[in-house]
Amino acid sequence: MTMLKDPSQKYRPFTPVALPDRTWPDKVIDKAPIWLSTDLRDGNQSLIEPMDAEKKMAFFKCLVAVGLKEIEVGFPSASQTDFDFVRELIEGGHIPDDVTIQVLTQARDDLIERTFESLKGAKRAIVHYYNACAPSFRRIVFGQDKAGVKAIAVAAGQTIVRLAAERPETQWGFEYSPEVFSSTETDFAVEVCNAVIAVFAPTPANKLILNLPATIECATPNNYADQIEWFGRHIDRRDSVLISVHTHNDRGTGVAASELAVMAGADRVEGCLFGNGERTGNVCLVTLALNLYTQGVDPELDFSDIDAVRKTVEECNQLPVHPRHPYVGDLVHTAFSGSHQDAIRKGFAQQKPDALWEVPYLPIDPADIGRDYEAVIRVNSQSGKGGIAFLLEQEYGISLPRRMQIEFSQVVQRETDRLGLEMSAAQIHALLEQEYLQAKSPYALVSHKLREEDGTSTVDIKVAVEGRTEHWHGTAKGPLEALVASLPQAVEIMDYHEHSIGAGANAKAASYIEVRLEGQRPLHGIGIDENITTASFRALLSALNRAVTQAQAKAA
Ligand SMILES: CC(=O)SCCNC(=O)CCNC(=O)[C@H](O)C(C)(C)COP(=O)(O)OP(=O)(O)OC[C@H]1O[C@@H](n2cnc3c(N)ncnc32)[C@H](O)[C@@H]1OP(=O)(O)O
Ligand SMILES: CC(C)C(=O)C(=O)O
Repeated sequence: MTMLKDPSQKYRPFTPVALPDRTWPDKVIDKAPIWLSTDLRDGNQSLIEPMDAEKKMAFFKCLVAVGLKEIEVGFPSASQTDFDFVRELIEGGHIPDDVTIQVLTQARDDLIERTFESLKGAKRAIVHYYNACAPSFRRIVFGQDKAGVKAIAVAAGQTIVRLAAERPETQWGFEYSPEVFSSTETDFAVEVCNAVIAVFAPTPANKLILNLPATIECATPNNYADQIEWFGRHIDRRDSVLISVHTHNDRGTGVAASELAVMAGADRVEGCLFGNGERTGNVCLVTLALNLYTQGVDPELDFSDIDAVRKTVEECNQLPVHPRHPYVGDLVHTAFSGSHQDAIRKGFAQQKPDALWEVPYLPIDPADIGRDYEAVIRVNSQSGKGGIAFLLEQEYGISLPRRMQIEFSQVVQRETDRLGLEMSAAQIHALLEQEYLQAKSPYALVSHKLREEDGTSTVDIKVAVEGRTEHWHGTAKGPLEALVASLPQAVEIMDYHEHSIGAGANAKAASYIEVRLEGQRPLHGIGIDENITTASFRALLSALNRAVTQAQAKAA
């Protein structure tokens, strides 16, 4: 095989539609479009193993629970599984009154007849048919010119109208897709669709759905929006037509293409949950819906328990959702990096329950989609003091004072660098215990007695020192000063903080003390106890023990 010197010369650039007076860039999406899920059709046809009846039913129920009102349930003329599934939905009474099922067929009479057979007895159904209209498909797939391809659409439409008229017990809706619309000359797509409109004779009360797929995404999303606006301006009976869009993600811009298309006048959006679908997938309906949500627009779909939806979808599709997938991925509400964690922690502290959402780096409140805050901040070697403090606060009610956060973050940093791994809240807490709460050498508090008279505190303290018991005694203005006075060496208290952990009978006191031994850098200690004085004594001994140990290590 001879290779081209420059393979990019193999590809034809996209030819945009001329629309210099486009209006869509100034539009804002202020209401939800009509949504159609094609998970059970476009999604299903792209799976390694298409869903069986059980999986299809579980998925259908999930879509209904999410609030989808139009659901493409299959391609009944393609397989017995799809045919039987449509029968089961109808005969088993599984379709709620406010939900309409839709099925797809090629524009071929035998397949259309089989499609109608599958829908027997349905209260309401949309028959969706398609044929490709783009130049290469006309030539390669159909071996037809423009007139031939238009004739396929018209003839199939006529068959559908006839078969529907023979089954008046069903309330019929119709959808036509000029497949590969985005690669079709837009004026030719309008010509074919106008011919189809003439066949179906839609009215404002009984609209025809014209679905304009970016079957293969082939240009930047603004070009697709231009095509949609152009189409909307030129199509006959605009008031009797619903313009639907169906984008794929070949260039990675399926979401943008759908959003710009809605700005350009599309009424309806087809897609799949979490972006399953042919090749790089259909547009993700969850992303589109939650994008609206973050703009203050009700998406009319319920993702308040997004992880339950994801679980069902993953089980049915047998495909995992990417950890970075918008809104739902395992990592999308998680900050590892220090500056993000710092801002998020401050944001949470300042966020009022009923105020507009303003927590930095979190475009959505994870709680709104059923996520807890546990995963928001995770600590590794890229993290800073804010994230560590956040985890200790959230999980253990421990609020380290600022200077202590700085000191302890260095301890955590050493550990994450050593391990090269993430540290969980429990591991960080264990490190805190080991470093501060278990700092009991050389001095371990055994018991203490405190007397307070005439503004003077006197402390008698029993301490275990390297296997021996020592008794210390001190008097001063307050209990902590009395303890300092009792110590066998001079200690300067630099800083002191305390707070309670929990409430009621189980409440505990946490004390944080920063001390300095002569000639040493200041160090912290922590004490936690039911009794606030005991907590402060433990904190002081913890700080002293750390300072003595470090001084000894330095001297050695
Ligand atoms: C973009 C999309 O996602 S479109 C939906 C695609 N989904 C699927 O194809 C899944 C289900 N499909 C199937 O199970 C099968 O393709 C069937 C049952 C529909 C048809 O199977 P077959 O009869 O074996 O035909 P096959 O799939 O090979 O289709 C090719 C024939 O259909 C014609 N054809 C293709 N699309 C269409 C169409 N939309 N309308 C009319 N004819 C079409 C082709 O020109 C070709 O005709 P030829 O044999 O005369 O050259
Ligand atoms: C049948 C059509 C709507 C389709 O799936 C596509 O073009 O991607």
